[in-house]
Amino acid sequence: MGILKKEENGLENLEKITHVENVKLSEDGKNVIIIDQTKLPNREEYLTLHTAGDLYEAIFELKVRGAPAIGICAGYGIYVLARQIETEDYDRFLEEFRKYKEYLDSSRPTAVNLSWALNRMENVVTSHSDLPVSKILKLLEQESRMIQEEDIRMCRAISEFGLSLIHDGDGVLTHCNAGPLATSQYGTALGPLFLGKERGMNFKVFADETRPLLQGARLTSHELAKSGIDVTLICDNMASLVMKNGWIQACFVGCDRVAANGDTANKIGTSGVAILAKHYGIPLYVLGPSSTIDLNCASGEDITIELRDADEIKTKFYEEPMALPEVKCYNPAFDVTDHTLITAIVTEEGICYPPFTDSLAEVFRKKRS
Ligand SMILES: CSC[C@H]1O[C@H](OP(=O)(O)O)[C@H](O)[C@@H]1O
Repeated sequence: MGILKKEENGLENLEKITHVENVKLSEDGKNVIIIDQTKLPNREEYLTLHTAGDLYEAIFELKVRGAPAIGICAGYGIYVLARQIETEDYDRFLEEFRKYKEYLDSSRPTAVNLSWALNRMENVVTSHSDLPVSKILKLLEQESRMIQEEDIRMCRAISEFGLSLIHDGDGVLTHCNAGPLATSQYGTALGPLFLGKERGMNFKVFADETRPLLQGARLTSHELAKSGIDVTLICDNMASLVMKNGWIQACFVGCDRVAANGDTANKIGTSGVAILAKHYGIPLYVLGPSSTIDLNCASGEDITIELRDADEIKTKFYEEPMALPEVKCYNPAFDVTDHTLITAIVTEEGICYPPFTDSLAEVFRKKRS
């Protein structure tokens, strides 16, 4: 993120935010380097990930997070691990590669980009069984870089389409974080806001803090404020009132897995935002790349929801526990927003309107053409 000028907001910092290097391959190709997002906004610390354990822990503990960023990290990560497999025997190489893949894939179940990226990297190996391992490694490096480069292009296109849905001066409500830190550049749900700012447009953003891990408070308000975008941080339970007050003209949210019928898994609380938006007659837009659409999931019923530790609710951000040790907790990291509550799904191929079964399938037809 570079050195952000504390006293200045606005365009001086905009590019440092929209083009943050949150996930990258080290110069020598032996490590993945990430910004530790659990330390933001107070400290900007970088982590060097080399082992399978480093990568698993970084994803599981949300040091790198956001569906596309997880996919990019997994792509670079499996390449870094593949370089550590000491054999020229193809079958042995594939066997070890698959062990690493299975391990990384087990770190978080909901964001489809993780398995999507790992499957894509495995395809490179299985479709080149005739090549020496050294050549396969070069192809793996190329593929891992393509995953990131494609995401940059997808987020930029999503930002353009998303910007067409809002007007200068609009109030926009966001939930969790789907900015550059969660992706590559610009982001998805936040991308249109940064792109609009570059063009001199101004929005009034209301960012849900997003309990329990506070991605909205820690990350979204940071990215927006440092870019000079008007952002008001609210507790999640304030979303209804700001909508009732008429301060919101659109809700922009990200996604972790979009089913074929448009049901969308996103950060816990998104379905509540969608129900409120429907009640107040406010459009709710899901913004995400085609790499987050899973046509193998017929509906939200098919999406696995990650359950996380009780400490994230009871102790993580408090000096003392906020509930007794014996008190049970339920901590789903995501929920599924029914497609009937979604106005449109914004992808890099265009804005998908209901019936989503048709419009989402069209996204992939366009990509193939
Ligand atoms: C651009 S994808 C962002 C998406 O991922 C977040 O989940 P997490 O912070 O647990 O990785 C959240 O659902 C965002 O909408």
